[in-house]
Amino acid sequence: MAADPQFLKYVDEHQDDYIKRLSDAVAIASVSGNLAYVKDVEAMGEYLVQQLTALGATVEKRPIGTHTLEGKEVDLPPVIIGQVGNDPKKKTLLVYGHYDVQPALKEDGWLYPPFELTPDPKGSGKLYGRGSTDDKGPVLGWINVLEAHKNLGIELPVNLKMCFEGMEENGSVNLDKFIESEKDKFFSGVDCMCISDNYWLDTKTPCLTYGLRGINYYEIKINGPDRDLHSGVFGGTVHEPMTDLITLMSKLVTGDGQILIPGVKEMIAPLTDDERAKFEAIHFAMKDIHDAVGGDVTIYNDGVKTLMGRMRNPSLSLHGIEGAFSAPGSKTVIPCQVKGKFSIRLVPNLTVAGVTEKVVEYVKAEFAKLGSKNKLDVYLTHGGEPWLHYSYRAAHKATEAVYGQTPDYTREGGSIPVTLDFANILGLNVLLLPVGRGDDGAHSTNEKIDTSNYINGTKLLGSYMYELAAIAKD
Ligand SMILES: NCC(=O)N[C@@H](Cc1c[nH]cn1)C(=O)O
Ligand SMILES: [Zn+2]
Ligand SMILES: [Zn+2]
Repeated sequence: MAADPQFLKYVDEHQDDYIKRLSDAVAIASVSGNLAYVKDVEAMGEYLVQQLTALGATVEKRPIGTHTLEGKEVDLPPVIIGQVGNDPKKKTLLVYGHYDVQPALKEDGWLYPPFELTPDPKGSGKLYGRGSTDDKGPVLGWINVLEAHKNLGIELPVNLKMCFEGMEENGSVNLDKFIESEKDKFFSGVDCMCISDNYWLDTKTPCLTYGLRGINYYEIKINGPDRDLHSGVFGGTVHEPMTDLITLMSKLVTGDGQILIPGVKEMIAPLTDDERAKFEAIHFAMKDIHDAVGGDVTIYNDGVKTLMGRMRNPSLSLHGIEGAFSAPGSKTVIPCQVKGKFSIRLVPNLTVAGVTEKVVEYVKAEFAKLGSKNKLDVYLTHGGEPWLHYSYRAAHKATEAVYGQTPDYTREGGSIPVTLDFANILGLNVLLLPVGRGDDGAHSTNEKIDTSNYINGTKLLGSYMYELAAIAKD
């Protein structure tokens, strides 16, 4: 069943209102996992509550416990749950999204202030701002759909349940417990689920995503002297924590992406012919990735190898060092305690526990070889398993209706670990339906969403609801 034409027309006619809504949301700097932004994350949750309530949804803000930030115990951002419709004759669709964002500072290299949605002055339609594509744009896409239906006086073709969290960028702490505890309450009666929190592969081809890599995030902590030291006075006399840490971090991965931790490669599921064929069928040119990263810095020159590097193989990335001197200037300090941060993206059959065992064993063995008198700690901060699923008839039809194109079937290199919790705990068929493009720069500087993706994305989410309502259950 095609979407109601009045709905599609309404979306086209209200683009400016929708952009204003995105602008209001981007202005709330809801950076999770950072004490300085706790109030902003809370404000963003409240913003969603206000918006949904005004559109007639039944909304609740649910506390899910506390966590420690910079030594202080604070409330976790609440989960916002909402519902529109409760008709037993209709299917029930659950949508999930997150209202927290990654950190962003203008001085990181943003063209415009990251928390002010800024249209490209050259008129390309790009809307720059932190969270524009990850994940405020897609979340607001659902709110736009609700607004259109309410103002047109059209009933939704499905019952809609919504679950929005504020900790996705920091491991979705306690969300699994919340899903478990609400399994037979808020989440009961859900037929299927849609998550829009990833991206097309290129800038032209809409896609449906049937796989996600998992993620294990680690810290290596080295403690040395009990205070920072002068390198002229103490250099050459003490074991330096940074030296130990850099040595260890240099032993995790090669420059061409090979993971050096013994036992990890051996756990990867063998590639099947069917899997290879799916990668070969994807519309993808090396130019797409060169444009998305801003230059030819790819490990492979081959498209299928590049796609498999992102979707089918594990990868290890070094993210940063806490405690190291990083400001401009030439401070001659020996930092006394440093924490190296890295993560491993997981693919079938790597597990959070299996990989952690190998990582901890290896880092400890390498540290022992250094003969350092400093203290080592290596631990997982958060983990999420990989996920695969393949059956998306309603979304396929909706994509063809909105974009006039057959979608690519992709797997995502990024991770949305809670997908697996929803699928396993609620026994659901989860659809990943991206809204943004491959060059949106999520987590990067100058994150953007194209106006056409935001507006067509709103139509896509709405059209998916109509196709879902009409399709026979599996
Ligand atoms: N759009 C999904 C996304 O960005 N997910 C994050 C999840 C994460 C896990 N730990 C920190 N962030 C990702 O990096 O893939
Ligand atoms: Zn996201
Ligand atoms: Zn993200």
